[in-house]
Amino acid sequence: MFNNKGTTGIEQLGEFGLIDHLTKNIEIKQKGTIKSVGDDAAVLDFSGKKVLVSTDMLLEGIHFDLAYTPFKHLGYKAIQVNLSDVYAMNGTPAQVTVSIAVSSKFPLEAIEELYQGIYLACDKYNVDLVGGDTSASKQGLIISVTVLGYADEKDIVYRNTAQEGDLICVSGDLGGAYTGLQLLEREKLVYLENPQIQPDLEGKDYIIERQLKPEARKDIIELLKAWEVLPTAMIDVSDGLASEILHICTQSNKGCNLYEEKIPIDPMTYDTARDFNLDPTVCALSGGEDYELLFTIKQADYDKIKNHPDISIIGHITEAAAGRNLVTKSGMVHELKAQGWNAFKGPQTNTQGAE
Ligand SMILES: Nc1ncnc2c1ncn2[C@@H]1O[C@H](COP(=O)(O)OP(=O)(O)O)[C@@H](O)[C@H]1O
Ligand SMILES: Cc1ncc(C[n+]2csc(CCOP(=O)(O)OP(=O)(O)O)c2C)c(N)n1
Ligand SMILES: [Mg+2]
Repeated sequence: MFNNKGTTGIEQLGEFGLIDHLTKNIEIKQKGTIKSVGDDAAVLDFSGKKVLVSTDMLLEGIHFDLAYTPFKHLGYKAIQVNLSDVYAMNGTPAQVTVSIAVSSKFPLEAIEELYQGIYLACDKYNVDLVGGDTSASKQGLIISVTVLGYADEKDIVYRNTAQEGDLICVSGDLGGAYTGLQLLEREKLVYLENPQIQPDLEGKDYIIERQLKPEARKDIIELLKAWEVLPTAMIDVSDGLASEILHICTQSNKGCNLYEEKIPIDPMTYDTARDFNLDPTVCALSGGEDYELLFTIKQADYDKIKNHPDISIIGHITEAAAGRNLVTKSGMVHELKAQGWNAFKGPQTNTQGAE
């Protein structure tokens, strides 16, 4: 599996030395970043815009497994999952804070790689790292990121504003991160049984990347803006399509019809799910970690988005009394259940679908 090896002990640097080592090369990108790392608080200027704040943490053993997660990917992902929340509000992320709790068993080189991933994501998405906190951990590694972003008030898209008749759209494809995780978990077990055997992930790059290196959909937000389509409601897909559409319906007090045949699933996801005896639709509905955008639009905007290969129209919003339904490929109607990924439940529960 992957090596996260190195030789330099963190204790040689100490807390302040480590912080300095990790942050000394920061170059500010945002004009709204007045004071970055180094004082009691960062100072930010949003010049009359509304400020968006969101936070998500990643815990070793719950959100990631270091047996198959390179530190650089982990840092990159920790930033992406946070940026995704700002895009889901139709905003622009501008700054992040990153807090880490690290066991002193980790070599400095591992933390450097983690920060390489963090800085790579920050550079690519034009975001400043402006602060954080560093602690020792006696348990596993914890990474907590807070993102700050901005938007004009008129552009902000909430979860609770979907209207009857709106079309339900999703970007990209779903279920890939989950099937990628199944592959990584399988290869980990093989490796543990026989460390001589090399992981067999040949030809599975796409879904492995979906799990280890997700990309927040900044491009979709830019497209919608260019086409002058303001979604009526939006959420990012972190816990699975079923859970997210139910959030929109519940908060908007509406129902929905989702069509199984319209749910975008990459062929590699489909085949891998089948290899694992999993229903590909269930992977899309309940797998999670796709970090795609799920949004509703007015029917009048249909012509503007209908030909885009990376946006699928998968259903429509109904009145609340009509219920929240999945129409299967065979035309059966099932009630959608909130079977999204849940950190408090075991893996068994997480593989159940809408049926
Ligand atoms: N421990 C907490 N204390 C206060 N608010 C929380 C806490 N955990 C989650 N929230 C809030 O609950 C809402 C839903 O959280 P979550 O399901 O994690 O959203 P997301 O999937 O966008 O990360 C968000 O507004 C979040 O800020
Ligand atoms: C070791 C390991 N276990 C489980 C998963 C699956 N997993 C981790 S986070 C997640 C969903 C999103 O996590 P959450 O903390 O609920 O994010 P939020 O909804 O708050 O954005 C899933 C499906 C994983 N990637 N790695
Ligand atoms: Mg969260």
